[in-house]
Amino acid sequence: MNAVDKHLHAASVPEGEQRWADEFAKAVPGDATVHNRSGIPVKPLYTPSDRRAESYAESLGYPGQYPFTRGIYSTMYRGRSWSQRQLIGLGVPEDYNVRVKEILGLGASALSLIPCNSVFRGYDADEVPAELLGTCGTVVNNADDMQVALDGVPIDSISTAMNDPSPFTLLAFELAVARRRGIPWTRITGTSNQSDCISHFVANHMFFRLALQGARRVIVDHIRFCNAQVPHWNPLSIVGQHMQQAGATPAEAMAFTLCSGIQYAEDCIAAGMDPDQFLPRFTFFFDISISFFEEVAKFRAGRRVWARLCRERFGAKDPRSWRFKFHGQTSGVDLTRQQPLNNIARVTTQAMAGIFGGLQSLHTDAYDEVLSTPKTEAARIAVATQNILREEAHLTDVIDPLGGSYYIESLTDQMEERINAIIDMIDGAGGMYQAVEKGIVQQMIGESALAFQKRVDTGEQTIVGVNAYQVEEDPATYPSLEYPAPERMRAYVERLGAYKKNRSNAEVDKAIAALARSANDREQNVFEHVVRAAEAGATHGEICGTLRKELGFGQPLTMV
Ligand SMILES: C[C@H](C(=O)O)C(=O)SCCNC(=O)CCNC(=O)[C@H](O)C(C)(C)COP(=O)(O)OP(=O)(O)OC[C@H]1O[C@@H](n2cnc3c(N)ncnc32)[C@H](O)[C@@H]1OP(=O)(O)O
Repeated sequence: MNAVDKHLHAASVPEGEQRWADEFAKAVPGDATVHNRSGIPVKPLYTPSDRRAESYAESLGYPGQYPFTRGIYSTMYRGRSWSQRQLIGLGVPEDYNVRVKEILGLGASALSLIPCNSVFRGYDADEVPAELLGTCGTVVNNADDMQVALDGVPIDSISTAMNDPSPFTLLAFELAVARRRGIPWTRITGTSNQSDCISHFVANHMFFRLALQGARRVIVDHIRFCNAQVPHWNPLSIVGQHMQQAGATPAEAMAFTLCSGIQYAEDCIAAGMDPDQFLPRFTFFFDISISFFEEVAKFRAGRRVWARLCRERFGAKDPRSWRFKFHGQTSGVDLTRQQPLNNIARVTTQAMAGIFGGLQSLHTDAYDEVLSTPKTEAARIAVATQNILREEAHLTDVIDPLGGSYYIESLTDQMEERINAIIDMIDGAGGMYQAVEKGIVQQMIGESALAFQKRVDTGEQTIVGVNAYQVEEDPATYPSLEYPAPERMRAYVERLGAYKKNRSNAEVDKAIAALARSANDREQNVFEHVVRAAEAGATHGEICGTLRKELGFGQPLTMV
């Protein structure tokens, strides 16, 4: 059946529609059905007959009202813009501090900190080869470093997202800084980015810090601690970005992410926690690809599915628990090394999809991000893109402006069906931990990645500058940030050595011993001891090393 026949599949077709279909078929005789990245057939026209037979209130409703398809707040961007949250991470803490102030000066309204790869792996700077330091994030190893990184940044009024998997030492350092500055922890807002340990084992490959089941224990303690002591902090950011960048289709990425959300919620419930306490602080983070309409539908469907899960499956009663809050990052894998300035157009399209999808926080990639840590000018354009979309193009004047489009609503319904089918499948496999340990999720992502690559290789999917519209270019002219000066890194490592010598090592030893004991005692909260160790002066490597010993070292999941 071709696209037009499918369109007319409905039992009774209005006369005008039949006439259109005939004219279309005559004018475009070979019209092959096209499919979006999620495999959903895309027809040339959508009409009222494409909507599911559900009432408006049941499936769409109003912004700020269940099931939140049209947005989680009644005012959405008319009440408050999304957070302009650019990822920043380079060099030593002093370099980070300069860049963060620049970005805030340009209009960013929130910040995030990307640590150096050595930090991601759970080591201190003096444990890894010096040439690896500071090239893809900031070296932050203790509370003193965090104090320098955040110098002059009002952490009691600006939200800070720390890219930091379990055991969340960067938040612990930030809390130590807050105490030094006399800021109550109840005023600290932000998010533990990358706290979703499942996503690391599936796709992000930042699993080195702790074994999966060890990380599973710590995340529940982390959520409990933050809910009680840092109540405006989001301890969980459930990540679809890694899976989609690894090749999952948008529908799969949304579905798997929600499955991880289900798993974390069920672990918290099993630990005796109240859904109405922890769910309002569950948050999500997604990739936004250039497949514009599909992305808009993905977010609208995800919002609806999550609201229903929270109310019906977890039994949450407070409407704040049903809200699907998410950060979006324009997809790096859609960007190309070739003709790098074209990436500005790609990022703009992706950002529009995220905004029309109703996101709460947005990172727009710099056009040179595909080549290196962004240069200052590229970072400025990325921030300006958000300002232009909001204030020049007025994308935010109307809430959910694509709502009611026959196409968008039909696509949202179909996305929802696909997402629910995958959730059923993962439930059948015993939940997300088991599905990942069996390799089911990775297998599906691998197959989707291969299918997409085939579309690119055959030219079915155009990538401008890569498989079409190429031009002669000299790669030597591509922009690239210089490596951090080796002497700066050497000075940093020396400073770290002096820090380790001069602090109160007796206090550190005591705190580290208590941390180790907490890991073996289910009655204690491991994250509370991470915070105590950070305040006592322990370093990132020491905290991670202790827990690695007690809870196991993260290993790749091998599939049979
Ligand atoms: C690539 C790289 C890698 O792989 O390494 C990465 O992962 S990068 C990883 C990148 N990931 C991230 O950066 C994740 C960032 N995530 C977040 O910032 C969060 O999880 C977020 C998505 C919920 C956004 O948090 P946020 O603080 O910026 O914004 P919120 O949406 O929570 O809004 C702040 C406060 O304003 C309120 N608020 C907002 N808008 C409205 C409105 N229209 N009406 C009424 N209230 C509103 C919210 O309820 C909230 O208050 P209240 O709090 O009282 O409810």
